[in-house]
Amino acid sequence: MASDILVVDDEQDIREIVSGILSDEGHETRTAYDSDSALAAISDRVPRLVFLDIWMQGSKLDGLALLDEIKSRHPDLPVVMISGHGNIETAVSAIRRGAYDFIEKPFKADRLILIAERALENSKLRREVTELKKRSGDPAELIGTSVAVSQLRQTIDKVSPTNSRIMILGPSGSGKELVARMIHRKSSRAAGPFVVLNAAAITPERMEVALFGTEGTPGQSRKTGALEESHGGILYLDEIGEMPRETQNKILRVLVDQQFERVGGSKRVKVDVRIISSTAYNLESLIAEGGFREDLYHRLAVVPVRVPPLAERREDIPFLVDMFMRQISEQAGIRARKIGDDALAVLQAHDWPGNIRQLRNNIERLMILARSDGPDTAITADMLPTEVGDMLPKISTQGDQHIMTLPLREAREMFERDYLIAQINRFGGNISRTAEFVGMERSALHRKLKSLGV
Ligand SMILES: Nc1ncnc2c1ncn2[C@@H]1O[C@H](COP(=O)(O)OP(=O)(O)OP(=O)(O)O)[C@@H](O)[C@H]1O
Repeated sequence: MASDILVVDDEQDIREIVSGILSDEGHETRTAYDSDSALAAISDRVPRLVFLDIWMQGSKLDGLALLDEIKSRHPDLPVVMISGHGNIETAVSAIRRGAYDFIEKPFKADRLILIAERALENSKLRREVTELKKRSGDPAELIGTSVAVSQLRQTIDKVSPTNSRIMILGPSGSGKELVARMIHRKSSRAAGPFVVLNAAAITPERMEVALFGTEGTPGQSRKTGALEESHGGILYLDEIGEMPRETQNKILRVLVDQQFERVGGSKRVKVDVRIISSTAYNLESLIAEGGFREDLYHRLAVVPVRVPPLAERREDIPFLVDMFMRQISEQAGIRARKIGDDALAVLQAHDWPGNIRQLRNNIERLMILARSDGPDTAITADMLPTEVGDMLPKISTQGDQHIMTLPLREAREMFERDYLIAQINRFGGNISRTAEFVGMERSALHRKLKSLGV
C-alpha cells in the first residue's frame, strides 16, 4: 500500500527531488513550502510521514517550532528533518524533541529511500505493538477444526486480497472482530492502520465526531475521526445496526465519493479506506422497521461473511479450552491443568449464548477457582463454575421434594443475562431501545453485556 508522505521545504528544487524519488518508489506524496501550508496539508489529511526542512525562509514557524506543533497534534506521526550542512546540531536536537531521524543535504536517493522506509516501518511496528497490547489475548489464527471454521478460513483467504466491503454477521462474542483483524493482516492494507469504531459503545450525539472528527475552533484544536485515522487501511464499524439514521446518510455519501467533511467544517477530506462492518443482530428486520437504510446495507454487505455461534461448532470447544488454558496460565501465572473428560463433556454440551468470549471467561474463572486444589489434579465436572454447570445444579432431596440451589450471585448473573438477552431480542437487537426500556445508559448496558459474556 502506498504511503502518504508530506515534503515540507521552502526550496522548490528540493521539494521536487524528494517527492520525485519517493513517488518513483510508489509512495503518494504531497508538498508544502512553509509552516502554514504544511499545517494545512496535515489537517487536510494526516500523512504517514513528514520530511521537514529545518530552515525555511518566509515561514511563520521554523522547522523546530513546526516539529513541536506537529508532534503536539499527532504524537505518533514520524517526522524526518532535512538539514543543511551547517545545522547538524539543530537536527540532533530535533531528534531529542521527537523527530524520527534527519537527512543531510545534499543526499543520495538511496539514503532518502532507506530513511523513508525505516521511518514507515518503525511507525507501523509501533502501531502493531499498541494493537497487540490492546488485544494481547488474540490468537494469530482461528482455532478450530470444525467444518464451519474451515469454511470461514477459506472465505477469509478469498476475500482478504480484494478491496470489497465486507459485512461480518454473527452473534456477540463469536469472533467477528478477530475475523476482521485477520482480513486486515492478509490484505494489501496490512501495513496500514486497523481502526475500530463500536457504534453500540458511542452515544448517537458523539458518533459523528468519532467518525468524521471536528474542524476545531480558534480555542479548540482539530480532532481527527476514525475515517481519517484509517486512511490507507481498514475501518471496522462494529455493531453497524446501532448507527444513528442521520450518520447512516453521511456514511453512504462517504462510500459514494470517498470524501467527507469534519464536523463544523466545510473542507472536503479525501480518504482511501476499506470498510468492514459487523452486526450481531438481524439487520433485515431493522431495515423493515425503517431503522436502517437498505441501500447502505447493500453497499456495506458486498460480501457477507458469517461467523457461526459456538453452539454450532461444539467440536472446536476442546481446542479452544486448551488454547485458553495455556494463554491464561501464561498471562496470569497460573499453572495449566488437565481437564477431565466429564468436565469437557459438560463444556461441550453447554449452549454458550455469549459464545467464545463467555467460554474464555469461564475457563479463566475455573482456573482461578481450582488453583488451590493442587496443580496435578485434573479438573472434573463438579469443579465447573455453576454458570457453566447450569445443567449441573446442586440438587438435594428433602422427603419427596427436590431442591435446586445456585449460589446467589451466580444465579443473579444467570437470570440477568437471560433477561437482557430476552429484552434485546424483543427490540430486534436495538441496544438503544433496550437500554431505554431497562433504564440503563446505552454504554453501561453495553459494558454489562460484555461482562456477562453476551
Ligand atoms: N476461533 C477463535 N479462536 C480463538 N479465539 C477466538 C476465536 N474466535 C474468537 N476468539 C476470541 O474470543 C473473544 C471474542 O471475540 P471477538 O471480540 O472477535 O468477538 P465479536 O463477535 O467481535 O464480539 P462483539 O460482537 O461483542 O464485538 C476474543 O478474545 C477473541 O480473541
